[in-house]
Amino acid sequence: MTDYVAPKGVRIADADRVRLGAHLAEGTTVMHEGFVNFNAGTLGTSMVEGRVSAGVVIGDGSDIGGGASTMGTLSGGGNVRITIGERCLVGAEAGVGIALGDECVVEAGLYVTAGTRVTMPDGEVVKARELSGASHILFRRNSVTGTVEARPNNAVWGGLNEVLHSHN
Ligand SMILES: CC(C)(COP(=O)(O)OP(=O)(O)OC[C@H]1O[C@@H](n2cnc3c(N)ncnc32)[C@H](O)[C@@H]1OP(=O)(O)O)[C@@H](O)C(=O)NCCC(=O)NCCSC(=O)CCC(=O)O
Repeated sequence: MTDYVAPKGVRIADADRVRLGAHLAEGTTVMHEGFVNFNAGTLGTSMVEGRVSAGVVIGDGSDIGGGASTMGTLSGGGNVRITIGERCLVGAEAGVGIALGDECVVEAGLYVTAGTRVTMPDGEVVKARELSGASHILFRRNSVTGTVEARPNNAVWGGLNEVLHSHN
């Protein structure tokens, strides 16, 4: 994309990682490991250290951690278009196959697919697609039981690193 347009207020560590047809809002940083496909992008200030697949939209204040995946719909049978809300954190090497609402966290290394069976705080087990778009959820894999859990995300993860965004 950067052969044709240099978006204002955006930092891209490796210009080849952003395809023509991506949309990067002012305040976005795309680090070396980050990637943004066409018809995909960001709506506000955000940190992209993972892959933003075709059709995926990242909300203001969200962080896609190193090596994280947002499941796309170009191949492989995925048919749910992923959106990430505002102030979310998708942890390093994590992945999302459902939409996230606002202020959600996905633990580093956890891939939440639409069919992942998730244990709720009251013990009920639901498929992750039923939580698609919901806000204030922490998804984690219980490291003792192996169960994927949805917990209320009360703690704010700290937000974007202001220093990293001061040069956009
Ligand atoms: C899931 C969270 C958010 C949890 O972190 P928190 O700080 O909220 O909680 P915590 O203090 O670690 O833990 C609170 C309590 O829960 C327990 N606990 C935590 N995780 C647990 C798990 N999976 N299973 C069971 N218990 C768990 C703790 O032991 C602790 O218990 P007690 O209360 O009993 O003590 C974190 O682990 C995480 O995955 N963060 C993602 C960070 C990330 O990936 N950022 C992107 C960086 S991108 C980057 O750096 C690039 C790197 C790269 O390129 O690879």
